[in-house]
Amino acid sequence: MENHLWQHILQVRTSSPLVHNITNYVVMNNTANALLAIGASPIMAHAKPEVEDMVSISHSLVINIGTLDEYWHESMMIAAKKANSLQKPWVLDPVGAGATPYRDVVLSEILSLNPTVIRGNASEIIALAKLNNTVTKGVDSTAMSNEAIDAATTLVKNHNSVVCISGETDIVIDKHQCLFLDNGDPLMTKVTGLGCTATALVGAFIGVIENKSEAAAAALSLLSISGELAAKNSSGPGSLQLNIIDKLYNITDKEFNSHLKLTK
Ligand SMILES: Nc1ncnc2c1ncn2[C@@H]1O[C@H](COP(=O)(O)OP(=O)(O)O)[C@@H](O)[C@H]1O
Ligand SMILES: Cc1ncsc1CCOP(=O)(O)O
Ligand SMILES: [Mg+2]
Repeated sequence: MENHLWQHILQVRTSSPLVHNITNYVVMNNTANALLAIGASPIMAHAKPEVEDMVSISHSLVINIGTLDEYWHESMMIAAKKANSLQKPWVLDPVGAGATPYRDVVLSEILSLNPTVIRGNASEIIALAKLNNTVTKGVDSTAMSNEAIDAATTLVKNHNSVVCISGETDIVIDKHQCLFLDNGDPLMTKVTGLGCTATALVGAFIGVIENKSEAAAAALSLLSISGELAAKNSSGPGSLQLNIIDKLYNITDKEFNSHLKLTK
């Protein structure tokens, strides 16, 4: 598995997947830059008359409900249905799940389309599975990743999805196994949109890699190791945001493999 992850990173660099993003206003620029840095090709598009055509020419679709409204909700449904009809992979980022009833109503509709991958922080994954009454604090997590494992397992079973719980430890769960990735840096929580970046990178990897759990693990470990290395040269969140993009772009085989902390 460890050896495969770097191969997957090279695969994304060489095949440059086109990733269609319906994502939030806060992160459009960061996530487009992160996708470019890893060698993928981003396109942000949410107009109803074009989303089906955009899905048709893309390798994968990212749906992120961060700055949701009624129009975007419809665009997301049209795009996800088209992706399913073409058997194209797509990833859901349930930003702020549990924060308002509106988000939950929309999320239950999107979830019914069975995303290939779901990536959220622990509070969002717990809210999504509706396993308890945990209140999500806006877009930030109030729970640890391992507290969301039962919720994630429920989502895996009910939606046939790979589920990623991000946080201090990133966890990737599918029907057969649970992978734990222990990279990253606490300063990453002070940069907005790094969870969304994780989701966008997962979108790129599932577009070209058949094994969706390995694709998700490669994407998350690439971001968390890049964040860990970038933090060493950053004096605060502002420089970290820039340094992460540079490290996503220039990380080497040696840097990746010597820092990877993966357990099953
Ligand atoms: N406490 C932490 N320590 C180290 N890395 C972290 C920590 N919290 C988040 N990260 C890193 O930031 C990435 C974004 O995750 P997270 O902050 O959970 O997403 P979100 O912004 O959606 O809440 C994670 O995949 C992980 O690499
Ligand atoms: C602050 C904020 N508000 C709506 S979307 C968004 C960005 C959330 O990004 P992330 O979940 O990656 O921290
Ligand atoms: Mg998030």
